Amino acid sequence: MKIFTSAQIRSIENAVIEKEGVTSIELVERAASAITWEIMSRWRPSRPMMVFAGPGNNGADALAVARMLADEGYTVTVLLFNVTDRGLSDACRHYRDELTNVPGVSFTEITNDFNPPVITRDAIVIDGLFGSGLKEPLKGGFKSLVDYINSSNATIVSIDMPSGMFGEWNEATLSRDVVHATLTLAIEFPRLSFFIQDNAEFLGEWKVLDIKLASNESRGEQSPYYLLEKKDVKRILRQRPEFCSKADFGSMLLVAGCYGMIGASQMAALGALRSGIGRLTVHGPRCGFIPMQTSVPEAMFHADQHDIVITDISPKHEYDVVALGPGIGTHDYTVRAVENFINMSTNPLVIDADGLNCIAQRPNLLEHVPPMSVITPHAGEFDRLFGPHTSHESRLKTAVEKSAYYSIIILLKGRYTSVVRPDGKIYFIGSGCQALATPGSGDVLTGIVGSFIAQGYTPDLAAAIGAYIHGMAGTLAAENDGTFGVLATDVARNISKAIRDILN
Ligand SMILES: NC(=O)C1=CN([C@@H]2O[C@H](COP(=O)(O)OP(=O)(O)OC[C@H]3O[C@@H](n4cnc5c(N)ncnc54)[C@H](O)[C@@H]3O)[C@@H](O)[C@H]2O)[C@H](O)CC1
Ligand SMILES: [K+]
Repeated sequence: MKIFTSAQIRSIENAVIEKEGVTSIELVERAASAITWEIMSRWRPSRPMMVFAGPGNNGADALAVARMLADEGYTVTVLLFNVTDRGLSDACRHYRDELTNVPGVSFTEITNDFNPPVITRDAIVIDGLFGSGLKEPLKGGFKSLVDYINSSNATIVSIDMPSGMFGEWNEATLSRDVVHATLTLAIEFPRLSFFIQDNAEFLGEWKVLDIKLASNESRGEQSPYYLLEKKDVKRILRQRPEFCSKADFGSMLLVAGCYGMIGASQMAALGALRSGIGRLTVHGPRCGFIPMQTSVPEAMFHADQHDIVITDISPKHEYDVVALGPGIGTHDYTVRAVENFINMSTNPLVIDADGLNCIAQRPNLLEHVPPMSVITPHAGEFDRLFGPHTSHESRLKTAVEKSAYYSIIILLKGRYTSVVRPDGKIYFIGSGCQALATPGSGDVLTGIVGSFIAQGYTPDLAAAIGAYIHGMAGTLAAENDGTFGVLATDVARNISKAIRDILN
């Protein structure tokens, strides 16, 4: 699903109004019905509804919702803030005029000062102050109003977006003058800001409501941001042909493990094997030989000359891909081996975990990472490589910049994993759940991404579908075991099931 900016959404909306002859009132009516339906499915008419409406079409949505809820027997208090010089939008004025005579609605239009009403704990606050038309961070009376709403203990439902939040970048709003919603009901499209962890506290639970706005209008519109869904992965994944052999599914060298972290080699190897790699060789220190050959007998093992750390990475054969990093540690010998190996590599690599920590000790080394390699940092590894960040938003912006500068793919792990391409495109992946926050989970992902590159997928798609399948495998594991205590090996075990579900 494409993720559009607020400006693009406005132009899609205008195109629908012009080309399809739909009026803006009709669009508000559609949005309000979907919102009302969602509210009615969650809360009974005994809950008092308190509607805060702004001067634009977000306010119009809120006023229309107020009327619909009153029709359904809810008790509704409405406060319309008509305090700016620009007055009300046409739709907002239309719904204001309509509301003044509706039984069951207590309506007040504020044009000047006002005494804030008591918001009781059982109230449902409907936040329709501002949506995609917000121009600058809130200040003055609106800022105080938002603070007042946030200080109540009521349930807060934000229409389209929490008021005060922007659809894209919110660094300037980190002062938090934004409604903290319990539930955000987005109209037709999710926004970029929904996928950035800093904003989770504003959004609460969020849901996109389909108002059949724009299937035609949005199809042609380009966007650098994309939410990867199951149907996309199904389209990208190739079924295995009936006549096939392991030679058709690529070869991978996994450089992983050191004394005390051979488990990382096991997790990554399982990730690669469960996602269909044709041939897997693991290179690790000699101490890994027995554990690897007994716990993952499907993989070959190539022993380093050193007993406990990797000191030399010189592949003895051609591999379709080399994945490097899980559990290798950052011993001087290993840092030097990683440096030598990267300097002589020309094909895309997958680099994770301690592979990245080794690079962080030789910052110039990033210049020599082959183009289209995939690096898979979590926030800590990312900051070790590129410097400290104080927000997830700034980290994502740096990822876009560094991906372009080094011509590499950056898979930044999180609730919504972001796969950033050098051309600025970002795939967001939300298939995972809390169960994936477990040791070894990232190693499994490295194995999956490497395996898909070896199987012939381009590195950007291998990273994107790899992250999706990894997330889904974690979610499937959690269906059996809950979100506490799923093991990375459980995630690996569910990879084949996730792929089967996607292909069916
Ligand atoms: N996407 C759709 O197809 C539909 C969206 N709908 C709803 O419409 C709003 C967007 O409406 P719009 O009128 O463009 O903007 P807002 O209501 O968010 O606000 C505009 C209003 O506010 C003033 N303003 C802007 N910033 C500030 C500020 N910092 N302080 C004070 N005042 C400010 C501005 O000048 C305008 O007067 C969208 O979110 C949906 O809720 C419809 O439902 C139709 C379909
Ligand atoms: K809102």
